[in-house]
Amino acid sequence: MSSSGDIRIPSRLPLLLTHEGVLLPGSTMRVSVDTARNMQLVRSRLLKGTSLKSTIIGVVPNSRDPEHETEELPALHSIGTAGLAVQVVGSNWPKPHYTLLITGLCRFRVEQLLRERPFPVAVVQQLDKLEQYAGLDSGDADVSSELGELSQRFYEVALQLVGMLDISVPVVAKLRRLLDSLPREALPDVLTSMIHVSNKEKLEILDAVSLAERFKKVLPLLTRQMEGLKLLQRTRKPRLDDDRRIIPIRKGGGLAPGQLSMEDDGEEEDSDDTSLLERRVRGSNMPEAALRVCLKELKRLKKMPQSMPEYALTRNYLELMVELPWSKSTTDCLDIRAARVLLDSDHYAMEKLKRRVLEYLAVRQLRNSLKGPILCFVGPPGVGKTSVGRSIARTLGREFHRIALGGVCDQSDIRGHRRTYVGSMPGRIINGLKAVGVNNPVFLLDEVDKLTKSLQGDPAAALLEVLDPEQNHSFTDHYLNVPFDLSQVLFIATANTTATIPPALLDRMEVLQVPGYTQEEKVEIAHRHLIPHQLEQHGLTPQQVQIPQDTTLDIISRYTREAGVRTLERKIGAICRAVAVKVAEGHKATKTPSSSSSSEVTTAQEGGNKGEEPIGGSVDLSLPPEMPIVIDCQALKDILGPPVFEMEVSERLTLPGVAIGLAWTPLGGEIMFVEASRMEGDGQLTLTGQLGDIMKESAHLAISWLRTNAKAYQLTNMAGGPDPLEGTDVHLHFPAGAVTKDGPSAGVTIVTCLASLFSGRLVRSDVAMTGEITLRGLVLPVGGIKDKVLAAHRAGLRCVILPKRNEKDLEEIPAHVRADLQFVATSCLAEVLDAAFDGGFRGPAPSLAPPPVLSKL
Ligand SMILES: Nc1ncnc2c1ncn2[C@@H]1O[C@H](COP(=O)(O)OP(=O)(O)OP(=O)(O)O)[C@@H](O)[C@H]1O
Repeated sequence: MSSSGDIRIPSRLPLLLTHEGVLLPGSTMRVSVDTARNMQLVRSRLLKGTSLKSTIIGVVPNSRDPEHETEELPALHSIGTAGLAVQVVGSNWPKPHYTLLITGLCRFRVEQLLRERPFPVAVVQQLDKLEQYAGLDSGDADVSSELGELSQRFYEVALQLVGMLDISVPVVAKLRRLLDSLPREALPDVLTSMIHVSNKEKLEILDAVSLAERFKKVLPLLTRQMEGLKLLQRTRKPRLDDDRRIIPIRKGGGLAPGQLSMEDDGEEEDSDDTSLLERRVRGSNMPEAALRVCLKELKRLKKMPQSMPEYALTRNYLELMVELPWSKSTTDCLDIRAARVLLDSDHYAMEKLKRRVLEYLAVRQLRNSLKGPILCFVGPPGVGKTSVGRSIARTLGREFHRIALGGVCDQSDIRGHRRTYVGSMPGRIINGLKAVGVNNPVFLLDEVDKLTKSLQGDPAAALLEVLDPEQNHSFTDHYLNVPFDLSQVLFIATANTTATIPPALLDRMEVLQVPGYTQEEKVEIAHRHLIPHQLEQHGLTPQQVQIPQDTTLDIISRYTREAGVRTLERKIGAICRAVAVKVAEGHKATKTPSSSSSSEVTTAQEGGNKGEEPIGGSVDLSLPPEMPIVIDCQALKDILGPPVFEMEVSERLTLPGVAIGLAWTPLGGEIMFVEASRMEGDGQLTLTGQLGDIMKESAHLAISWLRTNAKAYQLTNMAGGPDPLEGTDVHLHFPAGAVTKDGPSAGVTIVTCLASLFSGRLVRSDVAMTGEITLRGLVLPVGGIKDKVLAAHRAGLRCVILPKRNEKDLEEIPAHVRADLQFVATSCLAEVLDAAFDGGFRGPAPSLAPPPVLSKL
């Protein structure tokens, strides 16, 4: 699209005769070359020539059909366009041919044909010379003013037309950019090559050597094109959702006011839509920086056709920006006394946690600020961590939003994707804010311990910024790309264990342990909260179903084994469903006329009273059930099936070489059996049950200590020798082999188990123990005492052996549990063994060989 003014073409040009299309100066055309003459020209001039000059050829329109090309050269058109062959592509299929890409430089007149074969060559006269058009400021004032006016009018119409063309077509976009800088005299040719005109019309433009004539000839073509476009827009108007290829005319930007009337109604609606968005952007109260970005995006949006994929992206972005609660917040209504009542009424037990939460809220109320550590509730599943978080939001009168972080391994889950990505979206924090619609909600970051690292970055690192009160006032989501103030958000985190929380994250949080519940607490929680909740969920009333405390205790001890109450709630749900069926059937039965006899109903109820078929059996369905339906042991079995967990503890301790340890897992405390056996061998120790290194070391320590003290305790090998390992292999197994176990706290249990094996004496079946050991036989403190003691209590054990230095932890244990259990605090292994065996361990064994294997029952 350059002016031809500075171009000098050679005076002799090889001629390419085109039979389709007319090349005009300033435009580029693809020409298919397959006639003999043209092929020759390409081969000998374009493919062999090396200079720039050799790539300039004369393109002359030829109306004769190439199929009928004859030896004789047709009469040549007198005007042609000198063109630069910028690309030559050859192909042999379907027949040998070339495709040329030629850019038109300037017009020429054929003066004299020099030769015809193998391709025509002619002496030419260059026509489009800048000097010639410099008539705009030439001496002839009339000509110059007429040309000036013409060119100005032409420019205005051109501007209007270009505004209507589809900007997504690259050449249109380029033209729009260059329109102002292009010399006016180049415009007629350039625009003619872009609009719909016939070859004949193009030929006329080519022949219009005088500039004024060219302006005059092209003007009606432009007007015709605009009319056509307008008509097209009008016919498309009813299909508003259509991809409109016509872009709206730019507002402002040099157009005369009258020209705005060219916008049709469809465009008005479109711009209405964007101006509505603009109004929303301006009214959304967003900070200065965000507003600036939005306005910039709006400006881009206005210039984009809707068919562009970026249009939808930009629109979505702006919609999100408008919807975000930049300055919308709820008013805190914190009354500590009311908060206490609410927390107590929502949750039974968990006193320590509730106390700390109240302290936290009280400080926030007094300081009127949220800066401070983030609370992190750590405990087994189903102990009410999430539900305490929800209660906190309620006490504050704030919106609540839970962000599940379990399994999140991509940084952009927290911080969003940059908008350059296909399918990019904001992170969970910004999404959460959009969902709650206020900027001061309570966000519960659930399961922070389950965050994992991956190739997509470390989500925990992204959370650091979110949780740091010093930084989170300008949290920048990649998608938004402008800071959002998170300082008003109250974050609470939950986790099952602190072990897998990244240290930097843990450092920003105050950990509050939420231990598991005792059986009695579970019974209370069930009756105060879970049963009423489940009844409501199933549309039942206490008048229809009653679950006595004994039944609840039965569910807890025989159908669940958990630290929390989630399975318990599920089991209660199962009971409610079964009852709901009965009640619904009863309703139907009472409505049928056949059951109208009251005496019959009474008889049926009496049958029910006997408890023969309380619920699951074959009750006569035509009769209404007795109300309330009481869930007794039999009904429980019918609904839930046979008990899942039986008291198997004493059954498993009928042989020497078995002891019960206490383990702590993220799911709460557990009792753990340790089994040992010995066989003839050469002193090997085999350990099975997926043990970690620390546990393996504990086993070696235990063996060494027993060998050292074998004499004192009269421990012998299989042959009765003084070294327990001489000629003997020992195998230690920790059942539940699929679960990895580690930690030092099984030390005392291993020693006790081996002492039982080597001495042939049975360990007390009602004793569980925990404690780390040293080579010298000392017992060191361990963690998780409360959960471990609760697990022992759950399992129905009577005595717990624990390290002396853990005695202080017993205070946390509810009084009734403490009352049920006997605690033996030990500081050395001798004390442990004394407590673990009936009658102590020092005294001689009642009978050593052969060991009478008696049940302790
Ligand atoms: N002390 C309690 N008082 C009343 N209801 C409770 C108590 N503890 C737990 N619940 C109930 O137990 C159910 C499970 O609690 P929740 O979902 O809060 O457990 P969680 O500790 O968050 O578990 P997870 O770690 O698996 O997320 C809820 O219905 C909750 O109301």
